[in-house]
Amino acid sequence: MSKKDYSKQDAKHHLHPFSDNAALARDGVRVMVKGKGIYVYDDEGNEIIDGMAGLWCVNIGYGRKELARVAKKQMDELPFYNTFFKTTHPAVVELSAKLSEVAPANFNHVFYTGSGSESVDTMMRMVRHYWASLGKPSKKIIIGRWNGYHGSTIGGASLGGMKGMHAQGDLPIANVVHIEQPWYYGLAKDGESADDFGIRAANWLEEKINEIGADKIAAFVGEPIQGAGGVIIPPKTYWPRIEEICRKHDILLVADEVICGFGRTGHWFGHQAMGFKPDIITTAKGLSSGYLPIGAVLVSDKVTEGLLAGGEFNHGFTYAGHPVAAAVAQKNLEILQDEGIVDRVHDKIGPYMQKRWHETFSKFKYVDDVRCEGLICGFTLVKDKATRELFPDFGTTGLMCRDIFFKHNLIMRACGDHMVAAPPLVITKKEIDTMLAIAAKCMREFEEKMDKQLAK
Ligand SMILES: Cc1ncc(COP(=O)(O)O)c(CNc2cccc(C(=O)O)c2)c1O
Repeated sequence: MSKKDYSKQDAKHHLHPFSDNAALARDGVRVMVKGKGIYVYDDEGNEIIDGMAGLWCVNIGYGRKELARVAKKQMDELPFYNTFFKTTHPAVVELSAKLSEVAPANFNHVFYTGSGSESVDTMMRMVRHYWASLGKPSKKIIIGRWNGYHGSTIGGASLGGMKGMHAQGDLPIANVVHIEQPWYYGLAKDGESADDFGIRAANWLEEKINEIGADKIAAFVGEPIQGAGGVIIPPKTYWPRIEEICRKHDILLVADEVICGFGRTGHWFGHQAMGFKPDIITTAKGLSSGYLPIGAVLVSDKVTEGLLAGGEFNHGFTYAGHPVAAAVAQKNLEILQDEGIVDRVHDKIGPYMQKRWHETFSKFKYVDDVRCEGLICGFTLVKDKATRELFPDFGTTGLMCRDIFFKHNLIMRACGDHMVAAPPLVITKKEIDTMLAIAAKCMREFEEKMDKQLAK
């Protein structure tokens, strides 16, 4: 098939995720063929800045041959074996030790999956099994947040707070409930400080607990920073208060670090940036930098003790701890460590991005709530900054803006009317300047287009 045909042939047999596939067949797709550093290249030779690191996952950047080499070596030796029936293999033993090394001190056990959704579903079953093992089987309700994202399996999609997903497939499942998200810009009262809002938003959890009864609740689950919900960075008072509430009511606290994990926030884990200590950490994405699918549930010593007391945990996946994926993840973590990538984000590149991100976007009239934490960044498209009036049909404006960026070969993501970026952690200061110069040009084009649209 010639290179030009891929775009045409794609629609004949390929159904894309989170897509209107009829529209996609009409509009066509761009064919990505290569990656290097922060760049991806399409089959027309365009060099594209991947401001989203794929899907928030290519933390070490594209084209790292070391990962391909370890994948081939492992593939040649043992391309697959399972860990179900009293067997293991060197790659998963090594990775488990490495994860225990980079995780907080009280996290020394790992349960493997093939994706973030599978990590979340594993956690959902795990927390219920944990409480049953402790003789409290009624503690099975799991609390998430509206606009949170926890994957696309029936469990993960239920726990997530995306109402459009709930509408497809009769979700959420039983015993999953939600509280409002800690979106200061959109939900604060007039004149309310960020710190006061953070406490008030966290107290929504205690109100829900008091409504349901702590004796029925297994866990509270949240992304340290909501990613797909639009980079919602809570006030610094939020998470410490959430942890205080969970401890007071004996409810497990779960950090969904599928996006925030492995350096994204300038810390190994996002909960360290947000100032709380979870009982379970769900991960995927940056664990392998997306080079191969793998997820992992990091389990604290407290929860491990409960699980071990509970006999057989009747749960697991064929590819749990897959040898090639484990070997690639191991090399990925070694690169993050050996090249000091996480510390570099914290000490140098994160502060630089923070400065340049604000300089670039704050000046535009339809942009507000410009925000960054490490290398997860966002801003909100607003119709009127003075009144914080949003555009109608939340999301339509974001898509228009995103398409302007993509046309100029810069990939950023529209989450509703939030524009977000999460570039590979290896981005340089010069590349940040290049990226933001293109972004500024795109925003000028967006502003002109919006002026005309509003003038009609
Ligand atoms: C916090 C969180 N938890 C779980 C998942 C599910 O992971 P898997 O996709 O590997 O099953 C995610 C995934 N997050 C995700 C996945 C795909 C697209 C986008 C987007 O923002 O466009 C975000 C996530 O961000």
